[in-house]
Amino acid sequence: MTFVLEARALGKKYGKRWALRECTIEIPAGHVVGLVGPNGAGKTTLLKLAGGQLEPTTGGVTVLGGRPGSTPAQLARVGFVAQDTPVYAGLTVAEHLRLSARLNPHWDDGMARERIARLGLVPAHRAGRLSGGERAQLALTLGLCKRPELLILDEPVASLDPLARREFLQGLMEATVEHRLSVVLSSHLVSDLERVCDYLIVLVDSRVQLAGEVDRLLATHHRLTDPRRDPDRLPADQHVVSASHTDRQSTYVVRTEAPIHDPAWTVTPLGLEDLVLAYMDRRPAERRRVALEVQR
Ligand SMILES: Nc1ncnc2c1ncn2[C@@H]1O[C@H](COP(=O)(O)OP(=O)(O)OP(=O)(O)O)[C@@H](O)[C@H]1O
Repeated sequence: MTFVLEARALGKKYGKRWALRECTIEIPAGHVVGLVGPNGAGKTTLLKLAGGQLEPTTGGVTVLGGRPGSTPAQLARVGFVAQDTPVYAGLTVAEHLRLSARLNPHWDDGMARERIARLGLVPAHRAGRLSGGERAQLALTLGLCKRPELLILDEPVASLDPLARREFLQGLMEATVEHRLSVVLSSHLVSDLERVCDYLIVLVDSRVQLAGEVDRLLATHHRLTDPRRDPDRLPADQHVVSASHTDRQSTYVVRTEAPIHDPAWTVTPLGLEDLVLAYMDRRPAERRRVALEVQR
């Protein structure tokens, strides 16, 4: 299988602090991958390691089979739009397009001009005078029209209005089909990710907590509700992701490959947002048990 991104025990330390630890993932080609996690979880760090802007402290990462940013050919295959929408304030929109055309061997000028016109960006305007959302649209246009095989986007839609967000994400999905583009994008907007992502990575506390195809993840996670039960009495093949308790009932999010037969449980499916929140809210099992004891 071809992996667009393969990380083995990848880690990055800033001073004494790990920003990313023991990250081992294999992302197959042809997906729109959502990268989610709390602030400071290590998302940008992972994306910058994949984009070749950072060197790993431990382990390694390959992108499209090569070392990130190692050769001009490798650079041409990967598009990267950073969180702060990097454009040159002194250059006009048209100059950005001309510069990108010179730098990128697969540059799609027709697509770029069409997008710029559709977005209502004036070619003669300097990027420094554009609004935050317009700058983001310009940066995203440069990333898309470079026609990369992998497009890495760090919080690409944060500053776009809802309509522009929907339009952009729709365009991304179409490009994955038409141009066999793979995308990895980080976002805090899980509802947006739910619409476009078919692969999910959840990073919490610098570690990958969950990675896989969305359909598979949703099929193997369930919410169980029942009069109070101790998590230790759940079947061994049901791995507890999160637990909450009231006086009357316990609710668990569990991961299991097997069907749940116990009729005592009320089993409900999870949406992507519930799944992400369950992992983001994960506490060590000991703390859960203590909480349960306290509530008894
Ligand atoms: N250049 C740096 N020097 C020192 N520490 C850094 C640096 N860049 C990031 N960090 C730290 O590494 C950790 C991970 O940061 P990172 O930017 O990867 O998180 P993130 O998940 O992208 O966060 P956010 O959602 O807030 O953008 C944080 O604790 C951050 O303070």
